[in-house]
Formats: sequence, structure tokens, C-alpha cells
Amino acid sequence: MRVRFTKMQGAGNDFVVLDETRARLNLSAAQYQQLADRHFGVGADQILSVRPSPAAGIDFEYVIHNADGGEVEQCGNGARCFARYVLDKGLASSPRIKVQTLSGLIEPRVNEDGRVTVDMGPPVFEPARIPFDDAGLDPQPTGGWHRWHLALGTSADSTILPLAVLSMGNPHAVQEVEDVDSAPVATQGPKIEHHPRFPNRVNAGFLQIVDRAHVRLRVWERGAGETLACGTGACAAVVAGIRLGRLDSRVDVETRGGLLTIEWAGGAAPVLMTGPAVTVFEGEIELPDAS
Ligand SMILES: N[C@@H](CCC[C@H](N)C(=O)O)C(=O)O
Repeated sequence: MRVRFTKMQGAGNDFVVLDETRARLNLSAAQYQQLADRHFGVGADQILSVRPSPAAGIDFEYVIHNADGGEVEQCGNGARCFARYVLDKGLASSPRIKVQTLSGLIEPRVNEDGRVTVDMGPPVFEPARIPFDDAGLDPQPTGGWHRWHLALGTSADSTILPLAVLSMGNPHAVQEVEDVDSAPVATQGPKIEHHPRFPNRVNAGFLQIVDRAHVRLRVWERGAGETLACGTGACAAVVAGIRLGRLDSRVDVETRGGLLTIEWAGGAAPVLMTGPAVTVFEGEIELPDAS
């Protein structure tokens, strides 16, 4: 089958965007994988599908597949590209939209400077809702802070990590590092992603705090490996730093692909993420039949 697509990127986290507002493409996991493949397909960290609203008062449904073909609940950089896409394609008449995702409602708005701000909703800390199996683990005595010592691997690899574990609609485990450039992202990332305490796997963040309003971040993404930026990862890392008392309520997050600004007033307040959303090119690709 022949599929039309738009290639987009937000801070270097790249996407294939599919318009399914008129008809479903019904792609298989193998076809999503092929679209994401950087040698045999278009190349992307995630595939974003734009679908009609499932309910009155909601503008669109936003469906996300990782490069490994698995459907996931949330994608922050993708949400900004989604908003830019529906506005540029004339599918939305207002720069403020309401979008249904697997994990709930988000509200992106395209700003006059072209950047996009997304109300990502509040962070979630209850282990069962992340989901995170906390049986037998004691939180560190830091004011209820969700930070856990997690043994990684077997006795031959018994690294103990303090991790902040939370959900931004999708699961995140954030650790603080001295220097992101030398952080063990490629070696520890996959072990954290597949750790048995995360039944749905997890995104692994490596956070370097530069000062109270500026951090550097790398993320090993579930189902995609290390990406140049992760929007929900940036939200999770900043929320973690704020809860630790180490960050102010507005923080610039420097990723390998660009700058994101994250704001959180604490408690049940929504996390606001602002950053770029750019169209790279459009095209058509022939995909093998669904298997
Ligand atoms: N790139 C994303 C997150 C995409 C989903 C993630 N890999 C997961 O499996 O949860 C972002 O910008 O948030």
C-alpha cells in the first residue's frame, strides 16, 4: 500500500505524521516499524496518527507508535508537532486545540513566535498508576519524594540507582548525573527500560542540574532508544527536580536537539511544555502489505 506522510521534528525528536482524519490506514506493528526504519523506511523515533475527535468538545485523537511498532500513551514533542500539523494543514481553525490521547486530554496551543506550548496535565506519582512495582521498597527519607534505590541487573551487575519514578501520561525513571555527556545512557538505559519493576517498561532520563533554572538532559526512550530530545522526559525530569527542592518552577531544558522550557507550579497543577515544532518534508512511501 502507498502511504502519504509528513516528516516533522521537535528539538530533533523526529516523527512521521499520518493523516487519518478521513480514513484509517490500519497499519500493522511491522508497517509502523518500516516507516520508522532509518535505512529501509522514512526514519523516525515515533509515528503520529491524526484521527477525528472521539467525543464532542474534543478536536482530535492523537495516536502514538514508537519506532518498535508499539502503541504508547503520550509523546510531548509529538504533541507540539501534532498541533503545528493540524493548523498548517487547515484541519484546525484555531491555534488552541483539545486533543485526546491514550492517557487523557492535552491542550496544545501554537504561539505567535511559532513555538508550541502544551498543557500536559499533572504528573502522577502513585506507583500503581505509573505503573511501578514498589513492593518492598522504601522511599528515601526526603519528604515523601518518590525516589528509590533500584538494583540493576544480576549480582555481576549490582548497580544501585536512586531514581525518581513518575508518569507524565507515560512512565519515566529519572536519575541525576554529574555530566550528561559522560552519562551511561546506552548501557544503563536499556536495563532500566526493561527492569522487571516496570511492567510496561519505562523511559530512562539522565538529568544534570546546571542551576535552579537550567538543566541538561538525555533520555533513553522506551521503544526507540536514545533520542535527541524527549518532551515528556523533560517534563518528568523538571518535576523531579522541583519536588527535590533543587529547581525553580520554570526551567530551561537543554537537550542534544534543542531547548525546551518546562513550567510546573507543583501539586495538581498541570505541567506546561514549550518548544519548537518543525515540518521537514512530505512524501509517499510504498509499504509491504500488513503481516
Ligand atoms: N518522544 C516522546 C516520548 C515518546 C513515547 C516514549 N518513547 C514512551 O514509550 O513512552 C516525547 O517527546 O515525550
